[in-house]
Amino acid sequence: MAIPERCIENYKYIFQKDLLRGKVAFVTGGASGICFTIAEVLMRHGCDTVIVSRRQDKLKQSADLLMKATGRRCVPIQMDVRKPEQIIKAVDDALAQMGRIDILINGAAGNFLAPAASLSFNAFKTVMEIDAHGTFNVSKVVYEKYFKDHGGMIVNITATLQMRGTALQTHAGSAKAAIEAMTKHLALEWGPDRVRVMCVAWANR
Ligand SMILES: CC/C=C\C/C=C\C/C=C\C/C=C\C/C=C\C/C=C\C=C\C(=O)SCCNC(=O)CCNC(=O)[C@H](O)C(C)(C)COP(=O)(O)OP(=O)(O)OC[C@H]1O[C@@H](n2cnc3c(N)ncnc32)[C@H](O)[C@@H]1OP(=O)(O)O
Ligand SMILES: NC(=O)C1=CN([C@@H]2O[C@H](COP(=O)(O)OP(=O)(O)OC[C@H]3O[C@@H](n4cnc5c(N)ncnc54)[C@H](OP(=O)(O)O)[C@@H]3O)[C@@H](O)[C@H]2O)C=CC1
Repeated sequence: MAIPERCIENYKYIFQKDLLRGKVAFVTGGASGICFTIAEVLMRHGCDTVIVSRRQDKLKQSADLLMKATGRRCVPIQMDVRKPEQIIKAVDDALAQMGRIDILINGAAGNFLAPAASLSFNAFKTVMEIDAHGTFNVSKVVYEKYFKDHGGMIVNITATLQMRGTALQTHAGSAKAAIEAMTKHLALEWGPDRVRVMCVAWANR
């Protein structure tokens, strides 16, 4: 069994407690790390969530922890962001269970430290596919199936390592830079449909 994530102790509210009541967020990578905490904070403000990633046991464990800590609903759905047919099934499943999606958090990512010269072709491709293609794949499916007709918000999680160049991070920095460009293109094209698209650049921790 995976090591459990931890919820925030003594959570302090900055925003109104019920700010997101009635809303639903679809959070890729939401079973662990930063996106687990993003899901938790959304839920503490009344939002229900769908968390998606590849490891079913981890998803179930994290969904149970989130529901216990916040009293909100969290549906875990297994899905690989590189596989369009799995995304379509997951979004259909999420809409069937929740009835709506208001917020998409694109947080799923893959990374490791490796010098560019020793990255295999497949290693570079893998990180590009999880981070950049994955962000596009999930955004496209959620847009087509729901946001196009109802509006919504897409938050893409990027990083700071691509801003100036970082050793051992050519693959991840390239992928995050692609996501930042993609964010602007999608914001421009989907804005008229009331879809807000933005990115949050997380600093290393
Ligand atoms: C997370 C960064 C790592 C450690 C950070 C530690 C210390 C920080 C110290 C200093 C800071 C310096 C720089 C900043 C660094 C990071 C912070 C900034 C941004 C962080 C961004 C993040 O995204 S964090 C999220 C990390 N989480 C994950 O990666 C979880 C999911 N990960 C995975 O699933 C795998 O790790 C995967 C990404 C490899 C994908 O798995 P899978 O699809 O199963 O792919 P594989 O078949 O296993 O591998 C595909 C090809 O990649 C090659 N590979 C795999 N690992 C390595 C490696 N460590 N080095 C080189 N190459 C690697 C693998 O061999 C395959 O290629 P082939 O050619 O052999 O087929
Ligand atoms: N940690 C840091 O210092 C920084 C992180 N970031 C960004 O923040 C976000 C979260 O990172 P962090 O919390 O550190 O990392 P985690 O490893 O905890 O989170 C990554 C998540 O993505 C999921 N994931 C990976 N590959 C896939 C895939 N192919 N399909 C679906 N889900 C996948 C993983 O689950 P599973 O393996 O079960 O699929 C995991 O839950 C990422 O976008 C990362 O790039 C940005 C800057 C710094």
